[in-house]
Amino acid sequence: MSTEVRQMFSSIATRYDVTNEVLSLGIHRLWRRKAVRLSGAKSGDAVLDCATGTGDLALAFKRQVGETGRVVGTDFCKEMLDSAPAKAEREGLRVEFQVADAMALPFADNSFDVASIAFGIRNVDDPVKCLSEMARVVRPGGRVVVLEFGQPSGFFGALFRFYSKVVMPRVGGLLTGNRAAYEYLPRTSAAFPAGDRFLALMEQSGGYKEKVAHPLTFGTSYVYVGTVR
Ligand SMILES: C[S@@+](CC[C@H](N)C(=O)[O-])C[C@H]1O[C@@H](n2cnc3c(N)ncnc32)[C@H](O)[C@@H]1O
Repeated sequence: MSTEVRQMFSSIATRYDVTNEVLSLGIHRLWRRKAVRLSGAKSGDAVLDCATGTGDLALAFKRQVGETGRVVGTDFCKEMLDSAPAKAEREGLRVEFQVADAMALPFADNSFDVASIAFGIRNVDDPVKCLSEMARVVRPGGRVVVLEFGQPSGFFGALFRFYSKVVMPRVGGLLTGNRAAYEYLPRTSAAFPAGDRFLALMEQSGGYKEKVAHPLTFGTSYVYVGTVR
């Protein structure tokens, strides 16, 4: 499974940012800012962004923690990471990027104040293992922040399902040449535990003493915040 996921992201890597911008209508920027705010990260903190892809959330954290803070972005797909250092440099931000699997993080226990993962946990083979790894590398009392799609209900939910199942694959396919990747997105989002069911996964991982789910944009996405034991 993970080999196919890596190959899929590798095939869309160079078009990922523009497609993200178009398909989310720019809203992903607001969601990332909210995730950073809810993480409680402050100036001088050390932050790990797992499955960072092209690095947008890592850059948002770097703006928050400032010169004295340390931000590391990791991903298991080298092609997704390729554009990240140049993006950081354009903004004059110093962020470290390295290849790593979110289920086996190459960092010692308690190395970070905050760890995050945006639209990545749905793609890992074992989300509970990933949640316990993220808790392991964060100090007790630090936070783990997960940004992931939800399953909105009611009229907005119907609209969102139409958009994600009909519009996204067509537009994503046109922009990247890989329609299957943008069919994978709504399929996996619809099946992935959201809200309280995601908090249950956090509980199962054993790493968190407090867990809160914050719905965004009518439940289209969630920011989950866990305080590490
Ligand atoms: C939808 S992209 C999200 C990228 C970025 N976090 C963002 O918000 O734009 C999902 C990313 O998860 C990465 N990924 C999936 N499984 C992973 C794993 N087990 N370890 C590390 N990265 C993984 C993929 O390579 C891809 O870059």
